[in-house]
Amino acid sequence: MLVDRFKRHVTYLRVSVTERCNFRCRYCMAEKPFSWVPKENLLSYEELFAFIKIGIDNGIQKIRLTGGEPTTRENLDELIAMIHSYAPDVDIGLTTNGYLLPSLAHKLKKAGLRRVNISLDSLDRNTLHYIAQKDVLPEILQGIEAAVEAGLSVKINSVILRNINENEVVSLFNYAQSIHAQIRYIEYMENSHATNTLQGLRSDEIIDILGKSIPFIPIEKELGGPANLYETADGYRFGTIEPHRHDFCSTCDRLRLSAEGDLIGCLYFEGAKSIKEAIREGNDAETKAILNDVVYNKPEKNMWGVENFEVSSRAFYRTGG
Ligand SMILES: Nc1nc2c(ncn2[C@@H]2O[C@H](COP(=O)(O)OP(=O)(O)OP(=O)(O)O)[C@@H](O)[C@H]2O)c(=O)[nH]1
Ligand SMILES: C[S@@+](CC[C@H](N)C(=O)[O-])C[C@H]1O[C@@H](n2cnc3c(N)ncnc32)[C@H](O)[C@@H]1O
Ligand code: SF4
Ligand code: SF4
Repeated sequence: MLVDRFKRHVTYLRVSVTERCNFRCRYCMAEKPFSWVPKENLLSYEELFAFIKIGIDNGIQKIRLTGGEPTTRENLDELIAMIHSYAPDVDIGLTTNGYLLPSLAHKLKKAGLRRVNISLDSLDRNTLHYIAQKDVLPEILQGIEAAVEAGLSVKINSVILRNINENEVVSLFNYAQSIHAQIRYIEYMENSHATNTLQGLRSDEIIDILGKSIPFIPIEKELGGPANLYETADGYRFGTIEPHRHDFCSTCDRLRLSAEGDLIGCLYFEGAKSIKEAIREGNDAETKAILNDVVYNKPEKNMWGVENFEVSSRAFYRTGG
């Protein structure tokens, strides 16, 4: 069992398989980094799997592959198949921008992927082009369709930005509901890699906008999950992810592994410890000791709160969001 000093149980591992991305979203990787991590510094799939096995043996029940853009790393289905055949009950998910899903969705499902969370910030081609700094709407919509057809459980993630896509809160809701996918509105998390003029909408503003045309009630949050959930009269569920509220952190159950082998206790903070050497030496006892140490010292909460607000310097594309 992995338990931190605040008695939170860590059961969810987010694995970033690459920091690279085919988009340049203004809230995440507004500009191409000065240099990418050289390929030899990345953990191979075998090395990532060696760590994941230790995680599973110590209580990890849910794994999410993310990035950068995870689908840009070749043969992602091989890593999924390795995890799935080792632990068929472990819930394997993917967070993706969806651009490459038209050709990959079936293969990933066949390998053992259950769930896919797809980022979609706008249904207006020009607005999305502005946010992602690439003309991507048709491919993302095809990617979502391919994921649904492949039988994957789909969620939509939308970051709502003032004066950019705030007029699309309702249309994104209607679209997600029409494909039976849960939409989660994510508050923009201020970080130094984003365009510095961006301002996010807070969840109470988003809920106000929705409430003007759609009746719904708050329902109980999933244990450990980041989203506050709501339900409409016809049973459609949607959520808001509100990192600016600290109660979100008090039930945090997650740990992050970067593509380079850094184990990260919290999305907000720079703190991390590398498991690369221990994994490359096949030293399971040392890997386990680093894992326990990072879990034990997991920060209590982020600093995006109202009273203690500071912009994070951690890059989402390196940490995996
Ligand atoms: N601050 C903070 N944000 C998080 C955390 N986990 C996820 N998020 C943000 O929530 C958004 C959605 O995350 P996803 O990658 O879809 O993962 P998830 O919400 O855990 O997915 P489910 O397994 O479907 O609940 C992303 O923008 C993440 O950056 C977290 O631990 N802390
Ligand atoms: C870093 S991305 C990696 C996976 C994939 N490339 C994608 O976009 O879904 C993971 C999630 O982080 C979210 N994200 C990135 N930067 C963010 C920020 N500054 N604030 C809030 N969410 C952010 C994205 O919208 C996405 O849902
Ligand atoms: S949010 Fe995802 S798609 Fe957008 S730049 Fe970051 S990693 Fe790439
Ligand atoms: S900000 Fe840090 S402590 Fe809070 S939920 Fe996210 S990872 Fe957990």
